[in-house]
Amino acid sequence: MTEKFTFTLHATDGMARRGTVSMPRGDIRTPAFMPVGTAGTVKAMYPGQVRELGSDIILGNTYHLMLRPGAERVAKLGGLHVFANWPHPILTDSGGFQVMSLAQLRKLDENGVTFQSHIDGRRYELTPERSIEIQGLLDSDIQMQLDECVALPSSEAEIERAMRLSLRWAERSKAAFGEQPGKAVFGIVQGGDVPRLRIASAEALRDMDFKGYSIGGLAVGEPQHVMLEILSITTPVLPAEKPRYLMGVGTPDDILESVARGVDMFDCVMPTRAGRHGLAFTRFGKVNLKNARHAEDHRPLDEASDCPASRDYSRAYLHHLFKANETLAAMLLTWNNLAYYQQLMAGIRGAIDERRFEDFRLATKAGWARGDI
Ligand SMILES: O=c1[nH]cnc2cc3nc(NCc4cccs4)[nH]c3cc12
Repeated sequence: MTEKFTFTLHATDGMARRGTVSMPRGDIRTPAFMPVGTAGTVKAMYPGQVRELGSDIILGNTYHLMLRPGAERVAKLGGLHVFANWPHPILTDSGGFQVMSLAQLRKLDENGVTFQSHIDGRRYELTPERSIEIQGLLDSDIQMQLDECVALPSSEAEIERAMRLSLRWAERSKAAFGEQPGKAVFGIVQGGDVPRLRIASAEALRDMDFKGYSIGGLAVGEPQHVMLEILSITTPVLPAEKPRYLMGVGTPDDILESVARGVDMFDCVMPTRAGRHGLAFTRFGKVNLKNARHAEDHRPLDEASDCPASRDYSRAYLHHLFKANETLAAMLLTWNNLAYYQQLMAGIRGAIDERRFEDFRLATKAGWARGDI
């Protein structure tokens, strides 16, 4: 076990990287997928299940936890790892992104954001300093700077304003974080879909010497090719010896293509949220289990999978559970989807280790295209 935060690169294959983030609470094998545990739970899953299917780290949302049960209360109860019975690494976001998408009556200025809770209307203020304080009260292992993410499309002037504000907030977040050897604060690259602004943001953050770097401002509705073009411009500017985390991404295809452009860490609500709505991710592509064509299909989702949810239940049964709105429906499909995502990540890591990532990428996409045999 280590008392420090370190990132070790084991292999590269093109721009794809195979590494390990080592922290006191455990190692994170990269490329890594982080299941989203918004309110301190990966919805419909037990923590042990999340771990068993290969997750080294989960994400907690600062916005939700600061509103309910409250950061000070989580601290009083021993921090998020004790509270949620997840003794492994946790990454938290700053809360800023969700204020802008969930809160009411929000106001953003140089100092931070003020807003009203969507739960009970109480007023809150998030500054770079308060966000880091909250993430510390949660005992988060990897913390995010407060930033401003602009929706795309936006004017270049608007994108530049938000990018430069985020750089000033990066300085304040890093100062507030101070020196915490076993933990890390990440800077977040902004700059929208404007290459010169992305490069300026990445260069400025590199010079601030963060332990890791998030790429923000993407997966906000832009076409995949725009996201990939921005990645191709941004990752080469970031220091090779530090981890790169692409926020909010993505589908299995997004992840494959982003690993190919130098990304190490991912988080996305896709596998869990889609699972609750009947959408299964498999090696053969996506399967919508609410569709009547599954009503008498006795096959499981994937008989070759080592995940019980994928192997031991028929599509007919899963279809029935969704039609009956049964609780088990969400549980089984969330389990299948997270298992598939972690199987994909393990496949990616193995392929990079063996310098055959490009073949793996093409074969995986062919499997999805072959469809639901
Ligand atoms: O620039 C960002 N800064 C801080 N958090 C983020 C989270 C993000 N999540 C997505 N996409 C996934 C989504 C989840 C819900 C709505 S979009 N894009 C994101 C961008 C940012």
